[in-house]
Amino acid sequence: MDEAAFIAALRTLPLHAGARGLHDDVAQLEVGGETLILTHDSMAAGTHFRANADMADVAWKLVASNLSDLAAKGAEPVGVLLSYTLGTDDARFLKGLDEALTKFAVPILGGDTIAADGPPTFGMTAIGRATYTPVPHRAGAVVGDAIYVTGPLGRAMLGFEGQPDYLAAFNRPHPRLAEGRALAPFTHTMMDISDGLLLDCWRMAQAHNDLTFQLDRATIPVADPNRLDECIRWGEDYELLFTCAPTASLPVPATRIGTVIEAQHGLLQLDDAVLDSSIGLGYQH
Ligand SMILES: Nc1ncnc2c1ncn2[C@@H]1O[C@H](COP(=O)(O)OP(=O)(O)OP(=O)(O)O)[C@@H](O)[C@H]1O
Ligand SMILES: Cc1ncc(C[n+]2csc(CCOP(=O)(O)O)c2C)c(N)n1
Ligand SMILES: [Mg+2]
Repeated sequence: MDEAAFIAALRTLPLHAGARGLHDDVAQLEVGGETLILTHDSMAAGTHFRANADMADVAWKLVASNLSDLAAKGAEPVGVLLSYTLGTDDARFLKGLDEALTKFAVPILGGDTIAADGPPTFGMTAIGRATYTPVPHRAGAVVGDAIYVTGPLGRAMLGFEGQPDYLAAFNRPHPRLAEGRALAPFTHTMMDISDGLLLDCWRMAQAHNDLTFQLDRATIPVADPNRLDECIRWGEDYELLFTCAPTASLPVPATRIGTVIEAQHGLLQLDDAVLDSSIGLGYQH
């Protein structure tokens, strides 16, 4: 089974109404007049970081990737729970964890610590508080919406390859918390881009009925225009992808990359090319 098949199978099991059908970045829970936002992400050696990676960077990215899902819903972080496997460089992990928690002003709520054989896997649950309701969804776009992205794509890929200017983009990404919060009232849909623009935009389109997301290739901001196809597929840039009314006056910088139109041949179009399968659009486990 691959990731998509497993999540599809989970959707047939008992789901909480706040799980949004497992078609979103987060779950939403109404408690005592507050709207809590919950998300969980994991990182495994060999898959998400190299075996010789600085564990401080790994800890930072574990925090950042979780907070990015909160950012995509305009939520402010409340706290995190950490699942930790002992034995790599625990002191460096703690250092990077401290730096990220301090930088993004989020405290630890708890977690669990184990020892295990084999490559380590780390997990984190982040809990946030919605700053704006209705909480931005992956569905909600209407015909005529403009499609936007908050920043250039491909920076993490170049950093992974070792390009000095982009090392920090890969090792120490910054979740767009302030941007997500500012944008939430303006958006019809919003998500973060963790698995590549094309795949995540395809997923956003899939959350709708009878709409095509049409992207204009020449307008997509990328770190290396000579490698645009890779930059829009690689992932880990943690920029925000959103749609809003084309007339909206946005509170933060973002680049318009397309338009939502009535369903044509497929869910996603890149110029005239119909991308109607998620295969090859981005990173899938
Ligand atoms: N093992 C699992 N158990 C329960 N729900 C899951 C599991 N794996 C994924 N999901 C749910 O499936 C949906 C899509 O998950 P996905 O991991 O694609 O979102 P994401 O966290 O935004 O992306 P990424 O993992 O790339 O950061 C979410 O609602 C998520 O909670
Ligand atoms: C050693 C190593 N090899 C490859 C990659 C690239 N990579 C791994 S997972 C992922 C998408 C996000 O994952 P998820 O959907 O699980 O959040 C990407 C782009 C990496 N980071 N490290
Ligand atoms: Mg996400």
